[in-house]
Amino acid sequence: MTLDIKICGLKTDAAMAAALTGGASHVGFIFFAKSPRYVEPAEAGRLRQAAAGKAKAVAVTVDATDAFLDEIVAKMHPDMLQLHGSETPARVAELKARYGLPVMKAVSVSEAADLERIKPYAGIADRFMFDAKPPKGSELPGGNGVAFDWRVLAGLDAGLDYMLSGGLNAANVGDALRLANPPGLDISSGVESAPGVKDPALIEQFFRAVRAARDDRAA
Ligand SMILES: O=C(O)c1ccccc1N[C@@H]1O[C@H](COP(=O)(O)O)[C@@H](O)[C@H]1O
Repeated sequence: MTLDIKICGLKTDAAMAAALTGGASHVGFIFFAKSPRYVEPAEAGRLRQAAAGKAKAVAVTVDATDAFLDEIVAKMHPDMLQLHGSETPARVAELKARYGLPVMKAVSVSEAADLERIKPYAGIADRFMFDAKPPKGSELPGGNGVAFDWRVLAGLDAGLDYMLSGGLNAANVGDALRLANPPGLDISSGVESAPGVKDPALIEQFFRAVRAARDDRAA
């Protein structure tokens, strides 16, 4: 089975190069002003050029207005939108029609019952992202470096397309793969030396850990 890997919150050429060298299938840019990973749409448009033909460029937004999304799409040219706020199924459908882009809808999870929340998005969202609920007091809906109990994903329909996200790092990704066997992984804080500062060495280490875990499982 192929495993997609999204390195999210890229802001520098060095981090982009490390993500692509490692074999990222997706690279993500954060368009949420309160995030330490925020990047201007035009700068994301410049950075994403390195990924052309190698990885899909994902625009991460949180309940964004049409005007802001218009700017992002015009300047960054994303391959996919990640909606990480409380966008309704109707809003997801509207944005898919407006931009003609696939949409990944983020859903925050702490227990199995939370997975029921994907039902109204069936046939609308192209893919889901299961992320941990933000800790109390956090201003960020994602990118908090906290994990949820990945075992709750084990019972999902085998054909469901999603990315497991939240608190991943080189030390725990093997557990995530073993417990949930997800079709995709998404990581941000776990490859940073400080909030918003990607560390190319940690990115390389993460890919190495993924390969080692997959080799172990294949053996
Ligand atoms: O990363 C952010 O700052 C962010 C801001 C607003 C919405 C989503 C955000 N991040 C998403 O959350 C995942 C998980 O992050 P982490 O690995 O737990 O730090 C990240 O990959 C983004 O998809």
